[in-house]
Amino acid sequence: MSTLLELSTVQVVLLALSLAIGRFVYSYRDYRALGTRPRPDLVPFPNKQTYLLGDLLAVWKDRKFYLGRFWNNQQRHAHLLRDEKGRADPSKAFTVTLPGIRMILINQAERDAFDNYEKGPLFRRSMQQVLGDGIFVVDGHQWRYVLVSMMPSGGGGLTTPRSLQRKATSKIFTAGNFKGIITSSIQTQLGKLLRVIGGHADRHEAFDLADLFFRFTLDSFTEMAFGMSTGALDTDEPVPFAVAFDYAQGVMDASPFSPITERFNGTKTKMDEAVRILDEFAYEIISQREIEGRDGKSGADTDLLSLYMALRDEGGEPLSRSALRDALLNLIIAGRDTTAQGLSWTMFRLLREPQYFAALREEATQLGTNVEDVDYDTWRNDMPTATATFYEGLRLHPSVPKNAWQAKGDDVLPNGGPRVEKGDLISWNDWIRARDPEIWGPDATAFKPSRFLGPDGRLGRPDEWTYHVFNGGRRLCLGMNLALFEGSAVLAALSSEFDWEFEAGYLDGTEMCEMDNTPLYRPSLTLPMAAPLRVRATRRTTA
Ligand code: HEM
Repeated sequence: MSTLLELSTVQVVLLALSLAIGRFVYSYRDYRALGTRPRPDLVPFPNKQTYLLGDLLAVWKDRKFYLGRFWNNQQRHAHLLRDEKGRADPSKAFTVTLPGIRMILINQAERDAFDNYEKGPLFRRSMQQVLGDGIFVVDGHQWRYVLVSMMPSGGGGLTTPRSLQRKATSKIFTAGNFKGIITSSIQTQLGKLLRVIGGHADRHEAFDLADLFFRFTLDSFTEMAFGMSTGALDTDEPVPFAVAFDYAQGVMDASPFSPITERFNGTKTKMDEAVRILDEFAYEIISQREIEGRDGKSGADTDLLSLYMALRDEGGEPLSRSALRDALLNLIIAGRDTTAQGLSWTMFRLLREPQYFAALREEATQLGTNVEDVDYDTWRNDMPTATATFYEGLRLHPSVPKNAWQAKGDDVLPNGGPRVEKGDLISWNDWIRARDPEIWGPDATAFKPSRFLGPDGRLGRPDEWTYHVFNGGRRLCLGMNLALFEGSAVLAALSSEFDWEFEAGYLDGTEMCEMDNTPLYRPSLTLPMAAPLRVRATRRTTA
């Protein structure tokens, strides 16, 4: 005591500071990232953690292989999640920390626990510049409002979000719209796609099928949304709208790093420019439509924009220009890449196992209609093989391979855990779940469309939590049927019109995912192939 009294003020301050630093340093001895709380009940993901940075550097280093490596690590270290008798312990889960963020990796999405989870401020912050207040980004009341506003009836009489979403799905993507706007856009653009591929076939030249699929879905979605395609299929040149979209998506996916990196690498300027191009495209069409509307020229129900423009809120007001822009860009971003990528992966699988083309061709010949003219009813009733094939491509290569939602409050996930604290992100990975034999059986990693067909050849799909490619529950994908219709129509048409092979040297020259022997994906919110899908098509002489 007397020694302490003899210390000068400076010495006391220094001592206090050293103790505080010591305490701080000691408190992060578990190598979690700065700004996260200790969680000894969770198992650090078998990564190399860095002091105060947690998993940041490891995640950055592995970003090219994030799906495969996660899968491999999870498999190799699954014993860490079991109890001493070797039984799975549901209260345990792997966890990853990045500065300010704790992620808990779960094997099952938000079933039964939806109300406590939302996209959250983190997701919103990184997406809002592009997606505005669109349905993809917002939560709670705003999400319900967006859903209600998407419903021509205004959602009257509906009380629970579950029923709102069902109702919204059935209103925006009505059978009437499927038979009108949606079918005609898909048929027009499918006809163009077949002509472009036919041109390559006639010139005996190889081409990038993945790029063509991006152009095709961009044109079909912009035509559906705005009544005007970007003309991407009419040229081999990059389309500014598509380039801007791709760029924005890449930046949004890297969002945990962007606050740091954008200061140094010019990302912010490029992102601002990308958003400017997207805005310009949307607002020009909206302005044009407003003028036409005033002149009495705009016909209702000719595209999704006209449907949105006809909506009125409770006060009788139409959607604002920015709400219109957000609604349509959200639909395009939700539907364009997801569908195109699903088609690329499915075609890759078919090209590698061409025996599956036979059943697709047989089904197409039974349709009794030109494959370009497949309509919604034909798809629903007569195309189980094409649909099962698309299901299977999407199962193994889900277009939204990983996802994360933020906890609004403390929680314990269903069936005994793990425990979640307010602000934690729960993160699941459908790419990994597709390869899990406990979910899909011993042949989980095999491409096998027949797993979705019953003995009578009828289509059957497990519940939305097992087949989770389109999410589930209240935030089930709104465009699921649209995507399945479009994808199945394309697979049927491409199979029946052409014979397919990889360009010579493609398989040997393409970097493959080390765990899966399929082409490497590019880090993104969705699942683009990292390299072009180089193929050759030959016109089929027999149907
Ligand atoms: C193969 C194609 C598709 C796949 C795999 C897919 C998958 C998904 C997934 C996983 C979600 C949940 C995303 C999240 O939690 O953030 C979602 C949401 C959504 N999807 Fe799709 N999607 C596809 C195509 C489409 C299409 C064609 C459209 C419409 C044009 C569409 C519209 C939406 C919308 C509006 C949401 C947000 C729903 C909400 O938050 O309430 N999707 N989709």
